[in-house]
Amino acid sequence: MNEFDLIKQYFRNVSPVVEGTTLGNGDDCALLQLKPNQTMAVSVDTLVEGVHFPCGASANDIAQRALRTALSDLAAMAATPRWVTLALTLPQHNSDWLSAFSEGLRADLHAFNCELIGGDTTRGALTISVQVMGVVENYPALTRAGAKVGDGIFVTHTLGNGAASLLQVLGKLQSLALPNALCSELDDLFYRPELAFYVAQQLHAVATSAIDISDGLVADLKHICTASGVGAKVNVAQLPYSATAKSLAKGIENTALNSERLTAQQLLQQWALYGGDDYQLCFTAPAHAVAELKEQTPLAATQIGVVVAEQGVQLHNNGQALAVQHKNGYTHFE
Ligand SMILES: Nc1ncnc2c1ncn2[C@@H]1O[C@H](COP(=O)(O)OP(=O)(O)O)[C@@H](O)[C@H]1O
Ligand SMILES: Cc1ncc(C[n+]2csc(CCOP(=O)(O)OP(=O)(O)O)c2C)c(N)n1
Ligand SMILES: [Mg+2]
Repeated sequence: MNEFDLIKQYFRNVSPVVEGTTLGNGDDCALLQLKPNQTMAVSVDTLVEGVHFPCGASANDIAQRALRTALSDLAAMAATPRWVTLALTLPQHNSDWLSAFSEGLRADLHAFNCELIGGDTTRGALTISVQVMGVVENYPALTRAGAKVGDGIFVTHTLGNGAASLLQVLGKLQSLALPNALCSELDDLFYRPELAFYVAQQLHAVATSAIDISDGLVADLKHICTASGVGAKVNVAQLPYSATAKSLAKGIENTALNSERLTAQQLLQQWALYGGDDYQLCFTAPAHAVAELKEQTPLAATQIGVVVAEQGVQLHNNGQALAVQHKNGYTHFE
């Protein structure tokens, strides 16, 4: 049983539905009606040492990754961050660690203009839970439901940074003796992923659905398909890869690290489709509406496919069918 079946079986229908809930369990955030034209978006995410970041990572880095990966769910709803609560479980009291954590947190709370309004502190294995609350005013929030047959499928910015930077922070690239600049760029991308708030604000009026890519493009796009009752056809030739991921794929291509002997292009494709940790958005919208927006202002979004009636995610490379991997994204239980 994977985590999604587990949630469905044990937590989806355990509570009464109370007044004010516009959208409950099942999307990137829950939506709570505050005023007629104002909704609050709420989400919580947990980072566990050794599962979401490597053991021994710096406290400053952990704080920023915890906040950003949680905020990403607000970006997916086109919400503006406002409030944060922090539940921190620590193996021991270590003032140097706590100072560094607090400094990292302070920097990003300011960068994203949100206030830490509460939390909880306990002793145990290092675990960080960040609850984020944001507001959506004067327009409907984006959700996973709403994709229409014929819509284009888009991703924001680029893909591949998550999987590429994970190799670096796990120490798997040491044998390559990469330039220091590339190593620190990869570290930065892992601990401080660039979020898509700005793009979400630009496209909320035209997008029909959205999700953030935490588990991998295919796995997360499947959630849009399920929630919207549609299917997706993705052309892998259109996937936008980050420049850093491209450099790394080239650097790995002819080394022992590439045990499956994939080409640099195939490595990038694997990272983008199944790697996860990218924290970009996948959204659907009529392609002409996105094109019109792009005529008015630069928009960091690339069309990668189309919404179709046939359920599920299909992949092709400029028309040539490509099998979808059985394990198509990160899951915590299997
Ligand atoms: N233990 C739980 N109890 C209730 N709802 C949960 C639980 N765990 C996850 N969910 C909900 O299930 C959905 C999927 O969770 P998840 O994959 O973690 O979403 P996300 O990728 O947006 O963080 C979300 O709507 C989340 O709020
Ligand atoms: C040390 C380490 N190993 C592996 C990974 C890869 N990884 C762990 S969890 C995850 C998926 C996202 O985490 P999840 O808890 O599912 O986040 P959510 O979907 O709730 O936002 C990925 C790609 C990682 N980030 N760090
Ligand atoms: Mg989550």
